[in-house]
Amino acid sequence: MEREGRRIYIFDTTLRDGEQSPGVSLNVQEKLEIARQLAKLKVDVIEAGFPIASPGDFEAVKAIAQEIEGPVIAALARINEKDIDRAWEAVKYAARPRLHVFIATSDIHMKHKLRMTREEVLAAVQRGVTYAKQHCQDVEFSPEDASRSDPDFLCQVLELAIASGATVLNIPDTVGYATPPEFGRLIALIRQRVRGIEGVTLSVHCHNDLGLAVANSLAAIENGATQVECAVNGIGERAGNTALEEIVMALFTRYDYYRCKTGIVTEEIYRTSRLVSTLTGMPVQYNKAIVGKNAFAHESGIHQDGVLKERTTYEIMNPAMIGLVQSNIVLGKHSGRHALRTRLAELGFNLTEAELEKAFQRFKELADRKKEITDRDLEAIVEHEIRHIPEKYALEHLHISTGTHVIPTATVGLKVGDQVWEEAACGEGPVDATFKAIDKITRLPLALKSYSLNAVTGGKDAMGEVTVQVEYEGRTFIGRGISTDILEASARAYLNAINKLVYDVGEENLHYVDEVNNGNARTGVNT
Ligand SMILES: CC(=O)SCCNC(=O)CCNC(=O)[C@H](O)C(C)(C)COP(=O)(O)OP(=O)(O)OC[C@H]1O[C@@H](n2cnc3c(N)ncnc32)[C@H](O)[C@@H]1OP(=O)(O)O
Ligand SMILES: CC(C)C(=O)C(=O)O
Ligand SMILES: [Mg+2]
Repeated sequence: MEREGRRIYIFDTTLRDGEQSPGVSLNVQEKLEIARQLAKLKVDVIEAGFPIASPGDFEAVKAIAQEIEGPVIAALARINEKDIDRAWEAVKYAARPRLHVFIATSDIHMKHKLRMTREEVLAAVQRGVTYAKQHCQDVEFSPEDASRSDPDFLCQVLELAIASGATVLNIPDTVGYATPPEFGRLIALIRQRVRGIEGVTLSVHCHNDLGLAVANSLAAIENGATQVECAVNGIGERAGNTALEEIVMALFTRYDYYRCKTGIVTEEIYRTSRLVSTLTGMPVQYNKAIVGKNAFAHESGIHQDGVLKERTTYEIMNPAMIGLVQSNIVLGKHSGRHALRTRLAELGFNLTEAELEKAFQRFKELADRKKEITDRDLEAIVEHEIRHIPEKYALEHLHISTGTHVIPTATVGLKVGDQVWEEAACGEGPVDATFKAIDKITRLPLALKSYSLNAVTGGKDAMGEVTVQVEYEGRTFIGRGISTDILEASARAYLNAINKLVYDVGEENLHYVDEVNNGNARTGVNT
């Protein structure tokens, strides 16, 4: 049934504010892959990055602008000519480009951070928006820290931005300070007071420091905002941004109340969430609304009884609406390619023949060790084994000797081109020994910043998923590996991070350490 009602535009900032999450660093290929998925999800705007921030960000915005069709592609810039020029250089290739310029308007930011007076900020807004408009028809302006700004001054700034050519005014609750009634009132006030507001899109950008980002965005919608800025899984600076999946499903499920609709293909939500989690290395908390592992799980008897009798007793959303599909195909060691292809297609993965063959090999290896292969196992296989950057180092073999009264020792064989290189090392534990043996082969000066292990599914034969963060010359790289053997998963995760590093930095730019004393080039957490 086609819904009537006000259209709310979804501006996705996963690749810009989302990437500002501590520890997250995506390369150009990863950003492109997320952007392709965001286009399938049918977001209205993709904020692809902040081009002045780094050459990598510049290249990612440019690649997304060149390739992605459908959504508006936005690039962020501070309100100065250098930033705007750089942003335009990258985003100009898009069919529908947008320049997003910002400057803070709260007294605290102007005084301490910008060291500018109100008059200077007003002049910068006029100059910056006018300059951006000379490049691009579509200019979004954000008064950073709007919710802590003097409302009179804020309205003055917004009016000036419209007069200078802004097409979108975005009101950020930059530090997640506002409460829903207060933020709603601010949006109402802006709609009442700012001349020309009816001719532009009114947007909001909320942060989650008090866990109120979604509530504040909904309050803004109730008071007339028509664009919401959000990020998949709610990632972003500090406690993150408004979660895309939550705002979209709140509007969808409570259409009876909000009478608003989005253009989002909700069935793509779960896949998008998994992809962003995999590529950013940021796990989704189990009890996260909509996309958490427990979001549709019923544990207690009374609930289970209710759901069995009538699903809607305890489920306000149908899991199929976000793309969580049940199947009656049980996959195991006796399944063939047809069944695998069908199930993967049901899960939304349409693989090429070569990818399917690779997935099938990994699936069979796993089925030898595991009785039943679950959807999460399949997703993990596709996410880890199929979507990956070129592998300079591939795990050939791993032998570990460990126990309560022995020094853990690892022997690792890595395939490099058509040769196999082998090294052995001792360590504090078996994982440490494995990483040291790998370090001896790669001779890269790495620091291990974090290591985490999760079970992908339940049971004794669950697959372990290891995520590592390694630092190389000040840059962080995230690697993930899966296996029913957690030591193998650890080795795969470490190699995944190294392969990303080699791909991103470029082999010709790598610096090696001459002598790796039992792998001691690596520093960091003990594993
Ligand atoms: C609320 C937000 O999310 S804003 C977006 C935040 N994102 C980022 O910061 C992306 C990553 N950032 C970076 O890579 C770097 O900070 C860069 C490349 C953008 C700038 O680096 P640097 O030039 O070394 O400046 P640095 O980050 O140390 O300081 C920021 C400068 O920008 C100024 N500034 C901050 N916001 C603005 C603005 N909107 N317009 C103009 N100037 C601004 C600050 O006052 C400071 O100026 P100063 O050097 O004269 O004191
Ligand atoms: C750049 C702006 C919109 C921002 O991210 C914020 O204020 O939080
Ligand atoms: Mg922000």
